[in-house]
Amino acid sequence: MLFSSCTFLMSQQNHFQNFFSQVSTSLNISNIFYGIMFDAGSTGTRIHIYTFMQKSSAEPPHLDNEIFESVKPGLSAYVDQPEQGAETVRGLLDMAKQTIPSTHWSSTPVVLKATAGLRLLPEQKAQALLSEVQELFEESPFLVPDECVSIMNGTYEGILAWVTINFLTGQLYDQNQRTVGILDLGGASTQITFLPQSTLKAASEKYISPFEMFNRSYKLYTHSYLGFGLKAARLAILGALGGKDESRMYRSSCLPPSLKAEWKFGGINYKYGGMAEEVTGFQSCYAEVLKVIREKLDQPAEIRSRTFYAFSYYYDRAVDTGMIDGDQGGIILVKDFEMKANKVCEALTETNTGSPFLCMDLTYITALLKEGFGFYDHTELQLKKKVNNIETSWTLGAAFHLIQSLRTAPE
Ligand SMILES: Nc1ncnc2c1ncn2[C@@H]1O[C@H](COP(=O)(O)OP(=O)(O)O)[C@@H](O)[C@H]1O
Ligand SMILES: [Ca+2]
Repeated sequence: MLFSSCTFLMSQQNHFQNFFSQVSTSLNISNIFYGIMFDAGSTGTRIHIYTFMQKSSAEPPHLDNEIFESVKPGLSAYVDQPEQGAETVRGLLDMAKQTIPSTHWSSTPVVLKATAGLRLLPEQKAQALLSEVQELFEESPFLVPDECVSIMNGTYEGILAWVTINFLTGQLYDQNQRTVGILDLGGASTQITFLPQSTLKAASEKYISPFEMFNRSYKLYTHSYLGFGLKAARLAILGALGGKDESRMYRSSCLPPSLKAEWKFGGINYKYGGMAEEVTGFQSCYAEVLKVIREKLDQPAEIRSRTFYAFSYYYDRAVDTGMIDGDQGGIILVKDFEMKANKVCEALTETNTGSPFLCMDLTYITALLKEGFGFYDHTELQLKKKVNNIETSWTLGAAFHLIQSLRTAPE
């Protein structure tokens, strides 16, 4: 298997195996168990408390319920105050204590995986944050798998999100599998993952990852781009990525001409503003955005004819601009993002309401989809935040993967 799953202390491992064998052999009690998965994202920390039911050891666990809560900002904002960062996690963990019956605490694993925000921090600072969280988990009454407070790599992130969506849409169990691809646009990184049906060109082959889930093997195409999340892209477009000069003013034609403001990301304060009215608008903004995207991304041809689910900032910006309903989600075409970007950017000089970054964000999303990944104007995207009332996050895939690795762990 590609991934080294969480390694467990022997006593914990045995404890868990006992727990699972109890689960699968007792017929009369309701076979409920729980899993706590933290998503330490670049813009916020989220807890997902999953309730599973296991009817027999031969069947995959059934997902019964999810409880979800989040806090902002993310752990990376506490780069120089790791204890304070861990306090935000404590608040969420207390919620798990209120939700999960105390009889199940010691058999409920708690895991935190950090994504691009921590990937971008200096290693020592990221480790200091993770150590504080690890300490907090060890003091808690929950089962703490060894090495389960970690920075997840981007490959894992894409694959686990793919597992979540294809589980929730019923594709992982279907005999005639017609899996869907995923597009996740986070604050600091972005992922594209799908199951190829045709041979990929040599340049794309290196992004193939073998993966096993629920007794099936897959060879997924998955590629994570660090620094191409929406907020990191803002900095790249402004020419401020990696910049530490807090006195400098960064300008872009994607921003309202009269704008002068400050924005904090990853613990650094950036000053930013617009340009002269004559150079403001969609065309010049698109040209600026292309500089950070062109020839930077792999373009597997097959994606143009496949179904993709898009979430995170694809979803949020589509909701912000009325393209889809905030609860229901919806289906849009790639060109709908372009039309909306055009409209918002052309109105920059007239109005200054809402987010000053809206024109830049929509233009970036358009360019990323078209010039970055190579989607057609008419490619359809399914925008979903929840499927069957469950968050479309990589965390569910991670919880399944954890359960699977616990069951197959050697005695
Ligand atoms: N549970 C969730 N379900 C759906 N979208 C989420 C969830 N958690 C975060 N998001 C979205 O993720 C985006 C932020 O990405 P984030 O996870 O903070 O960054 P990164 O993945 O780059 O570390 C936002 O659009 C936010 O709405
Ligand atoms: Ca994320």
